[in-house]
Amino acid sequence: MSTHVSKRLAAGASMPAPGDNVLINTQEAVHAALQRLGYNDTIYEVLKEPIRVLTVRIPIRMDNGEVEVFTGYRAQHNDAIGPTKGGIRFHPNVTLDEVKALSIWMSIKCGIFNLPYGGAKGGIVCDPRSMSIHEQERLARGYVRAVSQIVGPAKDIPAPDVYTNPQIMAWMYDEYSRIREYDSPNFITGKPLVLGGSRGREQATALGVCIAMREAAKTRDQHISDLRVLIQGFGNVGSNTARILYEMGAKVVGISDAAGGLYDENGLDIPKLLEERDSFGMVTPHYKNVISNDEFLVQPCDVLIPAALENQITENNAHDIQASIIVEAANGPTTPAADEILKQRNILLVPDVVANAGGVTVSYFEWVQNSQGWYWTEEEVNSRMEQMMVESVHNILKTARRYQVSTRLAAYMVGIRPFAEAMRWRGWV
Ligand SMILES: NC(=O)C1=CN([C@@H]2O[C@H](COP(=O)(O)OP(=O)(O)OC[C@H]3O[C@@H](n4cnc5c(N)ncnc54)[C@H](O)[C@@H]3O)[C@@H](O)[C@H]2O)C=CC1
Ligand SMILES: O=C(O)CCC(=O)C(=O)O
Repeated sequence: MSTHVSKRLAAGASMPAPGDNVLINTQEAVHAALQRLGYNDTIYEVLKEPIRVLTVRIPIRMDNGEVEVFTGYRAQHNDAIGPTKGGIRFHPNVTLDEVKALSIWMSIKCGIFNLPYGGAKGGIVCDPRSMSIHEQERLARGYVRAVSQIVGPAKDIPAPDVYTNPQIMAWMYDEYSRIREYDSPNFITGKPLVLGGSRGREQATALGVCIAMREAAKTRDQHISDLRVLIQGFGNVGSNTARILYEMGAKVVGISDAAGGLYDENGLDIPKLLEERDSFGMVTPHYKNVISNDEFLVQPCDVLIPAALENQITENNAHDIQASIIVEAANGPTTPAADEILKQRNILLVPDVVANAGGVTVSYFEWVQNSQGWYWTEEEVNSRMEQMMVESVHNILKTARRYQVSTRLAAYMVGIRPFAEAMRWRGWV
């Protein structure tokens, strides 16, 4: 067992509880969607797992001179439509099943938004919060060297996810360009602006979440400025969502991070919290009146926006959630058992594969801009993304009504269909 794994077990990392395995849950959702659309089980056989998964072991010399060996993954779900695309996560609890599920969710998002990609995802089992900047750089570069044969601008295009950021994208871009011996900005998205990043990418996921929330609220005759919002997670997505909603006039009554949450029924001082937040999305250590994450999720509000990790809304808290609208900014925050409860309670759910797809949509714009060497204004980026988000949210709500299914199943139906059709045209199934 590597030093790294033993540290992780010592830190109390746990196995998923039965029913919380995100891969099994995702496979069931894909199966249900394909069945509802009338596709046969051969198509499911192909789509239930990624077509390609690479597990890598990355030896890194740490600052103390010792070598630590990290495990990383890259899962590519399906490339019938085009190259695959999706973020890279640095987190101590990354598992292969999680990365596979995340790659399937990426496909569904690309299908809903008509992006010319299939889904992919990468992850490294590590805790960047306890690594120096130099160790993070060596790990980022080591990962690119390890997966370089299966990634590339026309194969698989990575991007940021939990605990990765434009700096890590920049090192990865640099490493890939050195390996290929030509400059390859379209290998990776979410880069700093000066290295070919797109205007608007940093806040794109959050802006998309806010647009999705606005559109969902409209269907219940509510306006953003009437709504009290609770946001779990204060990283890239959570903090930008809080900022944009605050600027749009919503009352952000709660925010949380990995250490707990802050709640104020009169609304929090979001600009102050944004100033205090660190690069890993932590802000609550500055405060004394911190509530636990379990208490946080059931505080009074109109809209709940989970923007942290998977399996946060479960059968244990779904009955007590007070929101009437949930907009899933995180990937996979709700378990299937909780989904059922939310549906029975008539809570309007905007699923992750729609709500957080503003990020990959603007990543697509970044890849297009890099390929053309022609850069767009922020207004162009935002308005194109907004149009696609508005259409996608209403398409999912309309599909749910038409087929009398949950919004989650409707989203899977819309998102998986292009893959089934592309595979048929190619003669794979
Ligand atoms: N960054 C992006 O463009 C996209 C991100 N997402 C998803 O959004 C979610 C958040 O991602 P980012 O904001 O990029 O990550 P990040 O690394 O910037 O921030 C993560 C935040 O979650 C908090 N957190 C961690 N564990 C927590 C826990 N147990 N309870 C409450 N908070 C906790 C952290 O303290 C931090 O505030 C993830 O599910 C990610 O997959 C989805 C689409 C695109
Ligand atoms: O920007 C991208 O390409 C992917 C973002 C991502 O990882 C996600 O949507 O979960």
